[in-house]
Amino acid sequence: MALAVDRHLAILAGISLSFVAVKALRRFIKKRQNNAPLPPGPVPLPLLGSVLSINAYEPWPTYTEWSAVYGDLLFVRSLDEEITSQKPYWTSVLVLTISSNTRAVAKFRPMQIKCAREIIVNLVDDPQNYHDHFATFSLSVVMSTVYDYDIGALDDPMVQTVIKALVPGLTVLTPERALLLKTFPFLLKVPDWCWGSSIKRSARGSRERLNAMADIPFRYVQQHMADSSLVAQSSMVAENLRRMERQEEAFKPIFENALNKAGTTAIIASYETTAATLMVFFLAMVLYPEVQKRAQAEIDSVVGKERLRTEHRYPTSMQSCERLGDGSLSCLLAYHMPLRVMMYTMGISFQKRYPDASNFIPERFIDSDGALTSDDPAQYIFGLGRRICPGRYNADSSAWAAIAIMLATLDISSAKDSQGKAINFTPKFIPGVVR
Ligand code: HEM
Repeated sequence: MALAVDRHLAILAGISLSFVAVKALRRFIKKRQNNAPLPPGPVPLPLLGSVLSINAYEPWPTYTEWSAVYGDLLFVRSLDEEITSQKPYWTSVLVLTISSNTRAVAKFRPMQIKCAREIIVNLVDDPQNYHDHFATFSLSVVMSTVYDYDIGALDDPMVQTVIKALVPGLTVLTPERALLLKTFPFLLKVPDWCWGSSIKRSARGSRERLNAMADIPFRYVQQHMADSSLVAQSSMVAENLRRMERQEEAFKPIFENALNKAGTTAIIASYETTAATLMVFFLAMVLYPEVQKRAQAEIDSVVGKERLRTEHRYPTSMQSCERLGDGSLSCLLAYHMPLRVMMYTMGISFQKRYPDASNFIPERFIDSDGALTSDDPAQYIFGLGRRICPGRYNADSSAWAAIAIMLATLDISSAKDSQGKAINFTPKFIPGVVR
């Protein structure tokens, strides 16, 4: 009997021991896995991490120095690691709601061409304020896509609401400044008279203007949908409001709020990016007149001088981002990557891909047979992975329409003085979400 009990005990003990051993082994393996080293990087200060080493207005020299010392993949610690590892929830809603593929974008093409033609009219009437015309173009395209709102004129009240909300905010809202606010949220609470309160005051004003910018066009769509005499709208907001009708009542307010914010995100994300692209295009045309002539000659040879083509075939060589040529992301596997991965686009283009990157050399992208090479910057300038820019096809196609139509109809050159001599200028870039 005693022998039997002992045997039972031994079996039980054996099972328990095996259980403990398996658990320990699992923990050991997990620990080993988590013990993979972090990528190299600057030594962080206690509590602050490396946040003070980054100049919020001009962060890239620091990134460039770090990459020279630590290599292509580096780890930077900041105080609020947990928070910054996530983008706000509501931006991700847009990924679901903008149909981001080339076929979906085709339906917007006639609208993009119409908006591009308006740039020409505006530029001919008022060449000095070219930036305003690019901003109007970028807003016309996105307001039409998101709200089906047709911008009438430069002083359109809806445009004014958006510009009032965006312009003061965007010049101060760099990702590094946003990080500063998240890291030191008390900056939003300091009294108005206190040093450092300007950031809070500008944030407060921005919030009110941003709310107006979100609500006014959103209500416009709702009102137009309620008016059954109007043709069904196909904007992002209208399509999703229709989809919302099939949802349970309890979810509707949450969904509506998210959709409202997603609309604003699209405006913010497209306004400066598209306008900045066209500004840089103008700069390149003024600084490189011989490139402009070649581009015009090519357009003339395809469409002739007499007509403006409305149906166009633009190269859509955008491919999956995983095909990024320099393979820099494959090395992530060797490291423990606990947090968010930021891609340093300027480093990829300036340091890795293009020698003499500050010079505008379109031939970089053309092979000896005159065809486009497979090197398409659209593979990485719109980000990578799940949070890649959902407006990328729209952006690519609208910038193409604007650039092709401007080249086909205008000569772009420096302003002239009273003697007809070109005025010299030094190009200057300003900080913001896009520089
Ligand atoms: C030349 C124009 C544009 C450029 C260069 C550009 C570039 C980018 C980049 C680099 C990101 C960040 C991706 C990442 O974090 O990995 C982004 C995000 C985003 N873009 Fe664009 N973009 C442009 C135009 C547009 C347009 C026209 C729209 C909307 C119609 C748009 C909507 C968005 C949104 C909503 C996000 C946030 C996505 C998310 O966080 O999930 N963008 N864009």
